[in-house]
Amino acid sequence: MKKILITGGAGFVGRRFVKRHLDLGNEVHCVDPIAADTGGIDPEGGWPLYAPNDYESFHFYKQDCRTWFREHRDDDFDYVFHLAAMVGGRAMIENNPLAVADDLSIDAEYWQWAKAAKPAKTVCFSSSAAYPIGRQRELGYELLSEDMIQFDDDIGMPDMSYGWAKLTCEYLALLAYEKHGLKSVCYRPFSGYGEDQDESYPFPSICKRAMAHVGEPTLSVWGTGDQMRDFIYIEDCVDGVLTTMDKIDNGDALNLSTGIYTSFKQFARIAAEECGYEPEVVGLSDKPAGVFARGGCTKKQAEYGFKASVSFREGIKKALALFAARAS
Ligand SMILES: Cc1cn([C@H]2C[C@H](O)[C@@H](COP(=O)(O)OP(=O)(O)O[C@H]3O[C@H](C)C(=O)[C@H](O)[C@H]3O)O2)c(=O)[nH]c1=O
Repeated sequence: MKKILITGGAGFVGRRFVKRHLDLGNEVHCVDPIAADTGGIDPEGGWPLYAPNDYESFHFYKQDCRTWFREHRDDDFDYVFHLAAMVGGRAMIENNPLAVADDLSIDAEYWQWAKAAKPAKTVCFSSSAAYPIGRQRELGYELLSEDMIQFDDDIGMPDMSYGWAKLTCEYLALLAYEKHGLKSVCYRPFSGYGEDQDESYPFPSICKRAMAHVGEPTLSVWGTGDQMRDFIYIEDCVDGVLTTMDKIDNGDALNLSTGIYTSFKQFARIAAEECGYEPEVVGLSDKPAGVFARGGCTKKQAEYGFKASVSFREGIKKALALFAARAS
């Protein structure tokens, strides 16, 4: 049995890791304040896909991880999955950048705690938002590869305060290894999605919109709808981490991506097709759209033995089926 700490464990990504570890028979310590707009859900009432309190080895601390770090000094964690972050989709990144900047403080306190508590391994969730936005523009975008961020060279402008914070966390991971021998690996997920994701994210909101407007002539998405993302199913992200996390110790980063660009217009069309109609997809230009094209190179993931397996259409079908079952 391994002893696991998951900060931000009640969020969309955290809930999936909690389940995997509980099913593996591990002891899971989950810390989450259930802050507004982060998608965190109190385990007390059960989580959308399971009830963590059904497992004896689940321990929940409803508090900010910074408070938890000050109160706990357990020095026997086998793994820490450091997921705690203030983030809730594009609207929050663009409209509340100073709240998002709290992530700088969360990560600084994490590494100070780690220096004292010495967990055997840290798995850090960075983000593809750490990549330079200059490589994601309409004129001249490219698949983003891990070596585009080199801390001994120019690194370019990341995506707002969220990208800055994630980039800084990666840098701290490198320093923690160099100066204190703390082992870690950083992941840069692209657009992770799943059926239990908070509706501030495009995946559930576009799927539900497609279901709600069956038969209508138009369906709307934010921005022009031509902007593109690399959608990766959340269970693929979890598999990608669990397959590769023991192969990197020095704080180096790995993408979690499929290498496939899908525009929001294409996404909405697939969702509508799966609901049995073919609307014209229109953009709502007053809504935030973010970068034009964010897709991740998969070469390094393949070298480390991982390839995402769920196609975006399959992921959409899974979500539509669950939403329909819940509605009936
Ligand atoms: C909620 C919603 C969004 N959208 C479109 C508008 C934007 O072009 C896009 C925003 O997606 P998201 O909120 O996932 O933001 P990104 O800029 O792609 O950044 C995301 O991916 C990085 C890697 C992170 O790490 C962030 O956590 C995550 O927010 O979805 C719609 O078209 N309709 C909708 O209802």
